[in-house]
Amino acid sequence: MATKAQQTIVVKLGTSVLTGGTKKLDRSRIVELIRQCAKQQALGHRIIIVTSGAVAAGREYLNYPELPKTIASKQLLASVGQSRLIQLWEQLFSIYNIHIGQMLLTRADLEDRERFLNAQDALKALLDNHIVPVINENDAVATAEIKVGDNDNLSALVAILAQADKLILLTDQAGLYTADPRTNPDVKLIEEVEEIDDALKAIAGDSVSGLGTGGMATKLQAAEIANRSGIQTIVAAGSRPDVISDVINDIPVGTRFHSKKSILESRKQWLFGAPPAGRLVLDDGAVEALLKSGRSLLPKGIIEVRDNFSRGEVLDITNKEGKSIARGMSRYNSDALRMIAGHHSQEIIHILGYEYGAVAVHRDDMIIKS
Ligand SMILES: Nc1ncnc2c1ncn2[C@@H]1O[C@H](COP(=O)(O)OP(=O)(O)O)[C@@H](O)[C@H]1O
Ligand SMILES: N[C@@H](CCC(=O)OP(=O)(O)O)C(=O)O
Repeated sequence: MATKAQQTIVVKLGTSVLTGGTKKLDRSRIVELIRQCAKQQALGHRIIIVTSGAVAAGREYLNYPELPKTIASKQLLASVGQSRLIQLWEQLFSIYNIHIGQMLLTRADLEDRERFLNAQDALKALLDNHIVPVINENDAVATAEIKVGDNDNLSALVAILAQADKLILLTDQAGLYTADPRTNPDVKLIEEVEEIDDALKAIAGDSVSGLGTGGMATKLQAAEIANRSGIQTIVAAGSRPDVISDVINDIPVGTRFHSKKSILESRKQWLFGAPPAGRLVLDDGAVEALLKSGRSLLPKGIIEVRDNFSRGEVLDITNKEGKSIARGMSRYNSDALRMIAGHHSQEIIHILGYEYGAVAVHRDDMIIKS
């Protein structure tokens, strides 16, 4: 397949990369990775950073010698460290005149459809304005029930949120080996993975450095989640020169986990996988805009809103005669849609007192029935 000219890429940097295996953040490594990101952004790619390192930054700042043992001490270090970490990203990105925007997420933010959409809108707003999102887990508030727990899994969820083309997991190893290279001298790098099966999971061990969380095991989980959504995942060494540009240009690097499904197929499965929560009936103009011009659905073209649903739920979209023509995810809840149906998008703010954008269902969140 030809390399896409403008890609959305999630780059996850593990503590192992950010510290170079030391007790401190390694500024020269971070600035080198930022240089690579800046270069790719200038070429038109959209870069999203998922950064670990808050705990490491807290340890460095407070001169805390021990690895944190209790959840409370980890949260303490993360909360002190996160502000140091984000300051560092801001300072170093400013060398390239690039602004950053911090997003701290938990699992609860990504599992709830409405909060997922809010996070997606924020992410999109940052990217549209050439601001690099710098994301970490909100460790200070994350309890067992709501936390993702490791940034490998978090980065896969962020890749889905961003509808990314690729997820790059940068770590202290060149990729996935046939066994942990720290404890086995005789290992081989696995360059291509077509299927993540139990045999593969058995060779991906935990982190032994004490710095990272989850080791290769969580990187495999991340690849599995991202692959299911049609997103290719690459595990590679953060220290490899020009690693980000090589991944973007499809030059073989580290371990590449191929996705069997295309992004379109996975979206189709999601939209058609469950019964719709409601129905929108459209006028002829809107039907034509969707079917012939490939447009998003504007509230103006909606003549009826059936059932009650929340923002983010999947709806059936029909013509006046009741024939189903598409499925799509609603940007507004049913009450709001009833109020703005038939109105111009500029009126949304006056009618509702707020707005989530001009469209009722975005083209990217819609599949036309064939
Ligand atoms: N099969 C394997 N191939 C490569 N690394 C492995 C494997 N199994 C376990 N690991 C461990 O995973 C570590 C990387 O994960 P981790 O320590 O969590 O780093 P990060 O901070 O980058 O997430 C490696 O240093 C290595 O010890
Ligand atoms: N959120 C934590 C990192 C958790 C984590 O998964 O670490 P890592 O395995 O180094 O990517 C922090 O900022 O310290």
